[in-house]
Amino acid sequence: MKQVCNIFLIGPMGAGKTTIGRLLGKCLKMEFVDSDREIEQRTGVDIPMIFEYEGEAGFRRREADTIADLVRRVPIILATGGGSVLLQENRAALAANGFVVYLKCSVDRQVERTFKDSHRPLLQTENPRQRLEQLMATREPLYRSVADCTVDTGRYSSRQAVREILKAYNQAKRKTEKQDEDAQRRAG
Ligand SMILES: Nc1ncnc2c1ncn2[C@@H]1O[C@H](COP(=O)(O)OP(=O)(O)O)[C@@H](O)[C@H]1O
Ligand SMILES: O=C(O)C1=C[C@@H](OP(=O)(O)O)[C@@H](O)[C@H](O)C1
Ligand SMILES: [Mg+2]
Repeated sequence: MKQVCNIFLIGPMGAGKTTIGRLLGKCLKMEFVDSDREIEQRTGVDIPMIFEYEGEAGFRRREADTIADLVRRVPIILATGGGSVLLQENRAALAANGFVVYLKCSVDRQVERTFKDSHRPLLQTENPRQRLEQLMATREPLYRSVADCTVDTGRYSSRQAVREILKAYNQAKRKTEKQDEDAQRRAG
C-alpha cells in the first residue's frame, strides 16, 4: 500500500513549493527538505554554478540521485525543483513513496514571482515568459500524471494553500488507514 506519511511538492518555478513546504513542515512539525538546497549542500556550489559547469543534464542527474535518497527519509516534507518530473525515475520514486501535491500556478503569476530572482538558470533568457510557457506545455501533463491532489497557489496565500494541502492529505491518510484496517480484518 502506498504510504502517505511523506508529502512531496511538485509544480513549476514560482508556484511556491519551497515557501509552502517550509510552512507545512513547521505546521506538521515534520522535517522539511528542499531538493535544490540539498543539492547545493551536497556539492558545495549553487544551482547556477552546477548548470554552468555540468549543463542541465548534469543537474538532472544530481537531482535524481538526491530525490532517490530523500524519498526514503520518512517522514519528510520534500519540495522538489520544477523540472523534477521530467525523469520517469523521479516520477516513479515520488508516486510510490508519498502524497504528491501539484502546486499549480498561471504563467502570469510565475513571471511576477520569479522576475527579481536571478537564481533560476532556465529563466536567464531574453524572454522568461516565453520560456515559462514552453516549460509549462511540456511539464503540465507530467505534473498531472503523478499528482494525488492539486492546489492552485494563484488563488491562495501560502497559509491558505497549506490548509488546502492538509485537508487533502488528512483525507488520503484516513482512506489508507481504512483500507489497511479492512485488509487486516479480511486476513482474520
Ligand atoms: N500564494 C503564494 N504561495 C506561495 N508563494 C508565494 C505566494 N505568493 C507569492 N509567493 C512568493 O513566490 C516566490 C516564489 O516562491 P518559491 O517558494 O521559491 O517557489 P518555487 O519553489 O515553487 O519555485 C516567493 O518569493 C514567495 O514568497
Ligand atoms: O524548473 C526547473 O527546471 C528548475 C526549477 C528550480 O526550482 P524551483 O522550481 O524551486 O524554482 C531549480 O530546480 C532549477 O533552477 C531548475
Ligand atoms: Mg523552490
